[in-house]
Amino acid sequence: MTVERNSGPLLRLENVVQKFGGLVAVNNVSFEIRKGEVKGLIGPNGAGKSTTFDLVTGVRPPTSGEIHFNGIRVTRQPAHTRSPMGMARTFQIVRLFRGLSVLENVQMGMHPAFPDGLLPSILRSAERRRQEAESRKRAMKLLDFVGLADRAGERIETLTLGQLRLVDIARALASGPDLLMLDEPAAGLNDAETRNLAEMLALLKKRGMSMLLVEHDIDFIMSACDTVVVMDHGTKIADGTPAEVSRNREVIAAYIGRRAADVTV
Ligand SMILES: Nc1ncnc2c1ncn2[C@@H]1O[C@H](COP(=O)(O)OP(=O)(O)OP(=O)(O)O)[C@@H](O)[C@H]1O
Repeated sequence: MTVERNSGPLLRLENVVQKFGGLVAVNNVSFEIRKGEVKGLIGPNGAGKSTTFDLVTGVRPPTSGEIHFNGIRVTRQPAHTRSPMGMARTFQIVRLFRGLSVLENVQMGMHPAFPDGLLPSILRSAERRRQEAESRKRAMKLLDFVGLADRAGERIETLTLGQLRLVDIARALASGPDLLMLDEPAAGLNDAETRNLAEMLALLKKRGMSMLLVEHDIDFIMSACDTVVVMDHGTKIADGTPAEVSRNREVIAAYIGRRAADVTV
């Protein structure tokens, strides 16, 4: 079998629209993420960031427009089909399994088609035991990568919010994604945890991971991302490097306003 490699952008949104009744939450938005690119999505409250993120992750299909991933049209593909295609996401309110260990939670990311159905206790056959050993090994590697290998055996509920976010990233990475989508990864983190997260994302970027980040923390976005899409009232008003968007008058007027001085780079 020949595998055709797609040389185009990894993710492409084309004239995407999302209406809720009479409200146009996302208004004709287009942007791309290239392989290895880290893209931020920012904008003031109600700008349409979460709705756009939901469209990319497949929470709901757009009213109109198209979304392509790896050259495949995914516009109307439901969320659960996207992980096997190479898309993985983290959640702002981390959705990990209470009662399971940190390691088991990471292992859950490896079974996107059966998130509830492959608990270690039912892995009885020799083949399944082999798979389980392999999955533990991979999960340990990922925990090591996010700096939490020493917590592997602990129950997930003993971790801090900052640590949970890292476990959630490890869980998302466990599926071996081409695109990692992070929903407000710095929300609720203290300064040290935010710095730790930023280092982790920088390391992932160095390894070539493509990412989409929705985040309120402007400083975090500006330092973590190669390019940033700025939305306001559902419309994309800028798309460029952090330096470019922070100089953009429309962005300053619409979004940054009085904080313009804070983000001058
Ligand atoms: N399920 C929904 N039904 C109706 N309106 C919605 C729905 N989801 C979002 N909206 C509206 O769409 C607009 C965009 O909301 P969205 O949450 O995408 O913005 P946001 O940029 O993520 O804002 P925030 O920074 O406050 O999270 C808002 O006016 C919001 O009230």
